[in-house]
Amino acid sequence: MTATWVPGADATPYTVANLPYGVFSRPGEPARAGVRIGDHVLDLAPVLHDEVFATGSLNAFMARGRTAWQDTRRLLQRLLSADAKEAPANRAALEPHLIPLRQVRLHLPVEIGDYVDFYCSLEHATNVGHIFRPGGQALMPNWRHLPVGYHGRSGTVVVSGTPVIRPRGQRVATPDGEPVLAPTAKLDIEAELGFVVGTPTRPGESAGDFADHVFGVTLLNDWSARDIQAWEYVPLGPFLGKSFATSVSAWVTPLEALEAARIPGRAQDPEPLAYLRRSEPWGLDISMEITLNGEPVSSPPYREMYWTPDQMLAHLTVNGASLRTGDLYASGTVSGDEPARRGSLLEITWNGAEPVKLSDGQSRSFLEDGDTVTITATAPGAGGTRIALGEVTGTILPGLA
Ligand SMILES: O=C(O)/C=C/C(=O)CC(=O)CC(=O)O
Ligand SMILES: [Ca+2]
Ligand SMILES: [Mg+2]
Repeated sequence: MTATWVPGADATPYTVANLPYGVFSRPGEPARAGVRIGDHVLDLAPVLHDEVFATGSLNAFMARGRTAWQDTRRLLQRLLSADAKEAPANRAALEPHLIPLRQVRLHLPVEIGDYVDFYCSLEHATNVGHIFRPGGQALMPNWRHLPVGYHGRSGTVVVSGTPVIRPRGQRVATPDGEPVLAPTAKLDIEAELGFVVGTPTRPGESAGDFADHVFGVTLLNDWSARDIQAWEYVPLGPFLGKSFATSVSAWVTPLEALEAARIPGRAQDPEPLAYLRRSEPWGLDISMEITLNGEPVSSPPYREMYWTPDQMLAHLTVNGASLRTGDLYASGTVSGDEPARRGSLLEITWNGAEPVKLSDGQSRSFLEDGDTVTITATAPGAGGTRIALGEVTGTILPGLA
């Protein structure tokens, strides 16, 4: 792997093999795009002499398409390399634009267009089916034929670190089955990956190559109020139980940084329709980690997802619906086959029956006010390295009574 001249960076999972994009500002200055290298952010507009990076979101850059993404990444890798013979000159030119992360505020990196959430984990869908529809069929007959999804609320997608206000809504709390309006008593998380669309499509055109359209990956927490969700979701699916907040990481990892993480998707039976058949390996060997108030509670394995992100994109556009730059689609909760690998408290605690024990003697079935949940992830990077995908974190605040 190419070493970098940026102090300390090669000892972090943010080497030149990674280079995620984000949007940052220093106090009193406008928000602009940067790449993370070690514990610094490189201010791109002055370094690349390109105002596309000074617009306050990544959208205009993402709209340029894959060749521009590749060219920019290669150029940045060269400029940051310690091995290039121009390294001393590059260092002198770039160092004034290298800002310690502790001096910056990180913003929502993308102006989100539409937000779609899928349901791609076989284990998650099976668990939720058992919990929400006891005695019924866990997996609906469509599940193995298409990646099930719904349109979420893009206006409430927030950047990591934004507090999450406990939602209230209709929920059934009494044995008589009558609803009340009350704060959720079952506030939960869903550990997911989000895929950010760069290149749009026209109406009536289905998306071609996944890597031509998807710019990169975020970590995503689809906060969920299980009591509101369980009462409202029939028959149209998730609504107010999920629309109050969805958090994403401040860093978008470009697809190219995940080249070494690509694996064949899981075997699919039955074979799906032709438009969903996979021609390239787009399973991703990404290991996720969930902490609750700093304590590890689960390690969801993205590699075990049933539907892959190229299949999600193919399905999203098969009806001719167009894509816009900034559209975000999420994988659905990432759950493995045992409690310590599940991506939601609903599953980890089996709807509260088996609370999580914390080291201070407390336990949790669902989230309490003041709780902080953080999701991180790592993946194989180029040259045998490991790269990190930032973090998505949020603390629960009390809400409307
Ligand atoms: O009704 C159900 O089976 C469950 C629906 C969801 O929880 C939707 C969702 O957010 C999907 C996911 O994250 O996998
Ligand atoms: Ca979800
Ligand atoms: Mg949500």
